[in-house]
Amino acid sequence: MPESVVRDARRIVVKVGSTLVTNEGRGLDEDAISRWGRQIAELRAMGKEVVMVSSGAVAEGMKRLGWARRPKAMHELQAAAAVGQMGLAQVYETRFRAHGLATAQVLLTHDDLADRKRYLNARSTLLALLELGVVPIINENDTVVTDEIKFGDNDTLGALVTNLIDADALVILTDQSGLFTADPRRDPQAGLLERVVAGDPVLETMAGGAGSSIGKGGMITKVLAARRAASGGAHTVVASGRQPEVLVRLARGESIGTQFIAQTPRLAARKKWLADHLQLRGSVRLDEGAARALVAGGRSLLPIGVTEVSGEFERGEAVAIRDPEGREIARGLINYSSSDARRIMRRPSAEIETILGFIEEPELIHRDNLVLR
Ligand SMILES: Nc1ncnc2c1ncn2[C@@H]1O[C@H](COP(=O)(O)OP(=O)(O)O)[C@@H](O)[C@H]1O
Ligand SMILES: N[C@@H](CCC(=O)OP(=O)(O)O)C(=O)O
Repeated sequence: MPESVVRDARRIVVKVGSTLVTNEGRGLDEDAISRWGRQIAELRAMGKEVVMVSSGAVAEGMKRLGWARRPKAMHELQAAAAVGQMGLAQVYETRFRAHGLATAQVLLTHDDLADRKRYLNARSTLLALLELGVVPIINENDTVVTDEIKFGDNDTLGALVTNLIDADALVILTDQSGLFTADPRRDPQAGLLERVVAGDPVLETMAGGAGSSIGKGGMITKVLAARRAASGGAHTVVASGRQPEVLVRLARGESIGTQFIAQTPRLAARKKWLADHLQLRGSVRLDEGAARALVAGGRSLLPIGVTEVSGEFERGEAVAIRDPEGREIARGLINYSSSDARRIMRRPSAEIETILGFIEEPELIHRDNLVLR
């Protein structure tokens, strides 16, 4: 169990709510965005990787369109989001650049994470951006979503992104100091909880009721997001975005807001998820050396160690991994379709691009996406 969730984390997702981003609907809070940029630059200097999930598109769009009340009709919400997202992207880009940070806009829908292939694509793109030192700024792709493919709120999106990129911690910045025993707007006696077990059902009863009229989620979606992040092994902090230097102080180990502690270690949680969700679509057979590297060395599977590919499958689907005698030694999510895998098997990863004309990953199956039997 970590002493300090953010200090001990290497990869962090920071989610900021509409209330903060748009100054309670008054318009984009450029100074706040600038302060987050400066702090994220400092976190990066401490060796941490940061991804942001930012709300505020609808609220900012409403402001720009002169609408006083949040519209109910889907197309109006979507129109507002389209207008507001332009402002968000512009301000993040200019304000973060002033602190030496490059940013990238990433808009996701639920389908992007539910579909295996798109899930892997979203994952590789985000990891590539981090590798390049860019800060991804993520929001829901509100303009194209329908009810069925909506995350619905960005707390949920933050948790899904946390699991998608195997982040160690999710930091949710909001307008309250953290999770209180009851809604502090309604109950002045409510007390702040400093450290709780993520997923504890009693927390859900404390966080009842919707949030502000500006945002979407309220505290309940934050409690549920912490539970979801914990199922992937990540811890969550809910803290006030108005606390000076909140991100830097958290990263230095200060206890601010509410820490939601995950009970399962991250890798174990991911592997459990994999083991529970795998529907096998085919198999690959390995040579002696590759089988040893996987079982004894804990390595990824490279195409060079594969001697046979059976079945028809797409990138992102699950396959059985067999030793030279045909015994199943592991299962995993494969980075290449069966036809591509057949073309690159027995070949060094450096040749993948020449053979296929493109390269997804140097590994056929990454060890994080693989469970030994
Ligand atoms: N137990 C609780 N502790 C803290 N805040 C709560 C609680 N229950 C409800 N809330 C409400 O949740 C609101 C935060 O949600 P929301 O307005 O959606 O924020 P954001 O825009 O940051 O996502 C708070 O302003 C508060 O009124
Ligand atoms: N995608 C929406 C996010 C809505 C939302 O979840 O808001 P919040 O509860 O403030 O995080 C937007 O940008 O307006």
